[in-house]
Amino acid sequence: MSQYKNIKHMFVDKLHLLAEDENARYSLHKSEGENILRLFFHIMDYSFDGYLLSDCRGRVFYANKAVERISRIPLEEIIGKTAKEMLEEGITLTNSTKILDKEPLSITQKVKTGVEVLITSVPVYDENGGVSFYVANYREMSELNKLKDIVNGGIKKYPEAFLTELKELRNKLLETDDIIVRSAKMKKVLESVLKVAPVDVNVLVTGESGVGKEIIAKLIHKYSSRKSGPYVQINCGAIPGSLLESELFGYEKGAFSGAQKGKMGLLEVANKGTILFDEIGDLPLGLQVKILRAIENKEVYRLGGVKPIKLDLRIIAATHKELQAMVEAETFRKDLFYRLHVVNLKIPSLKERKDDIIPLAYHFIKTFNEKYKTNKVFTPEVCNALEGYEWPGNVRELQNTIENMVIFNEGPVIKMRCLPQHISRISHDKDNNDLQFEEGSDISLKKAVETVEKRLISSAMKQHKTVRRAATSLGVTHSTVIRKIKRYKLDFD
Ligand SMILES: Nc1ncnc2c1ncn2[C@@H]1O[C@H](COP(=O)(O)OP(=O)(O)OP(=O)(O)O)[C@@H](O)[C@H]1O
Repeated sequence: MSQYKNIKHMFVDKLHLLAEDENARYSLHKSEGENILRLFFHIMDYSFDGYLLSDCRGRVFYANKAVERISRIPLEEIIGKTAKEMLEEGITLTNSTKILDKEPLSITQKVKTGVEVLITSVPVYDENGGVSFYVANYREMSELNKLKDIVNGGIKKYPEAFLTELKELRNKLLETDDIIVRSAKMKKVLESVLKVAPVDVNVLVTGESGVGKEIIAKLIHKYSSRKSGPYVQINCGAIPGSLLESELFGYEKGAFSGAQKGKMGLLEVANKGTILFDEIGDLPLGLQVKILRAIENKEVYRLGGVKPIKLDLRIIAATHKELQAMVEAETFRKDLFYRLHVVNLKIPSLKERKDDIIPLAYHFIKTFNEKYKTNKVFTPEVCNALEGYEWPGNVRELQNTIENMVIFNEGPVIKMRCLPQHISRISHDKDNNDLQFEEGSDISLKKAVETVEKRLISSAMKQHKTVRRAATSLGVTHSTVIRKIKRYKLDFD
């Protein structure tokens, strides 16, 4: 017992000591009692849950590795900062200063990578009853919800081993940088992809333009038994019908004037692998028959050829069109439709999975920062605007918007003025619409006051350009305007 007391005292002393040191995590070895602390931090890095220790003013001086895994934010960005500073720098998107309370408290918090975490903070008192430091534990909300599902038997219908394998695969996928999946809807799609990939059936991938159909088709191939075979992709809408036929089926020498040599068709190239027919809805009717025949007979003839070539193919077709409606209108062959439609994966539009917007935005800004050797960041207001927009062009539009902002934004911080007007206008209109209070509506007085304040300050700043003149026109002090600009995260040039 007395030994435990000693360790505890030493630890508390050490914490005070370390709290003064910016590089606390890395300077442990220098001090006395280092073995115990080293062991302690070593153990903490094995913890599945995240732990954060902060001093009595809320400045984080230790975080274990799980915090980085859960938040996807490097520890260097967290350690040494207070909750307020993290909010101001856009590392966190919601205020968490209230966890610096005298009582244990749990809050949920959204961070810049789009992850939502549950933080439970407990104050540790000194001998005089003052708060000495805070211990907070840190868990991802979606993980907690998953645990709840398991406890409630929500996913009992699959055998345990299968579930584990699926989870491992999904984690493996999520670890790779090229596909971002955070929303519940996309996680479901991903689970279907992983279930269908190893089963050698044809798949129809549908969804609006730019939702990521191509990326899903590639995943199916990657997780199929054909993964070491070829993956070939053809855009049926981009090539005129006559050319498309020779591209697909190939031709023999002399098949037409100019064919001095024979050429393999893409169906042949894809043999023993996977072929993606992108924009299958644009395939001319004449070619639909020929492809159907190739699928049914598992063989093709090159143009001008007489010798059948054996084919072993998995076909994935993708379209943003309503193929069923095209079948009814007789512009798409029913028999081909049923051949392709063995399994249908529907990819939801981005506006139906808003939880993916911020993680995708961070993924793209990282990619383009690397590509253009820049180091740009979004303000929290820009993140809100991106999240509030409907993205009719889906992920592709988001990707292009961010690439443009990285290229054209001057300075390292991407502010509202850099957003295309049609996106920033939505966020502005949304603020204004919040002002249309209807009788009996549930808007709180606090929210109403905030909305009016934001609008008045924004318009005064736009009109008068300087804080001092805006403050005079609003009849408040200069510092009141500065405080509110900071609180509402308004940005002005
Ligand atoms: N979940 C995602 N994570 C990362 N990047 C994505 C994701 N979904 C789509 N993208 C990117 O967005 C762009 C558009 O995706 P993709 O080409 O797969 O869409 P599509 O639905 O096939 O579009 P279209 O119907 O126009 O052919 C690509 O650059 C792709 O890499």
